[in-house]
Amino acid sequence: MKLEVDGVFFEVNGKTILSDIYLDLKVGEVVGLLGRNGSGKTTLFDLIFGARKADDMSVRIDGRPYKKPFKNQLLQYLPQYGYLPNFLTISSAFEFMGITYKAIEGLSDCSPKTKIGHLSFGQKRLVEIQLLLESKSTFVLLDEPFSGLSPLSIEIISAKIESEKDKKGIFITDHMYGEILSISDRLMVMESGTLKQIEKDPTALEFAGYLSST
Ligand SMILES: Nc1ncnc2c1ncn2[C@@H]1O[C@H](COP(=O)(O)OP(=O)(O)OP(=O)(O)O)[C@@H](O)[C@H]1O
Repeated sequence: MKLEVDGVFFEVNGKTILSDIYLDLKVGEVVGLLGRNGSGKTTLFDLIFGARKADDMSVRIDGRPYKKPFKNQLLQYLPQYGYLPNFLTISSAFEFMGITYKAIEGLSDCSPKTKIGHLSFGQKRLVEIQLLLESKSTFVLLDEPFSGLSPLSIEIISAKIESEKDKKGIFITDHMYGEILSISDRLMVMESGTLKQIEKDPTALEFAGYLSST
């Protein structure tokens, strides 16, 4: 299956934030997105998911247009600031997502009855990411999944992405660019409000203005 996004146009108070964007994402691949602070990565994720409304945009899956692909369990989104309500327990969060409970990796000292609101930021993130990767959704958007995670938790999540990607298409952004380079099959950079595909190496990132040249 293939998700395609194009014709994106989004402005705020007369200032163009995103324009001329084309993205395709196939099941079986991880596409990494890098870009400077404020370049528009979160805005693009919000628009694709439907959390914010674009001035213009087309989202298609296998050529069929979708206004709200999350409604058909085709698309899930990890927003930067999380999505699980604090009153849920870990086990009821599985129910909330329509999946059978199983232990969360990296969360050894919590029971299924522990409330989401009683977890640390990183622990909550571990639950939220693993739930999305276990979900039936074909496409997953991950906004800064590694932010706030310890090195061991980053290893757990990277391994999980690797093991789930044959069933999903994953679009991921994070400023831990070393991780993004190693888990992505393709790399995009957001620059001047548009997306460009670039080579997966630091020189290309310097050239794109994301890394400073040494
Ligand atoms: N509602 C809004 N009002 C004003 N400006 C906005 C609004 N939403 C987004 N912007 C602007 O859009 C630009 C893109 O923001 P966005 O959060 O998408 O960037 P980002 O690439 O995700 O940044 P970061 O890496 O820091 O998370 C920023 O310049 C931001 O100020």
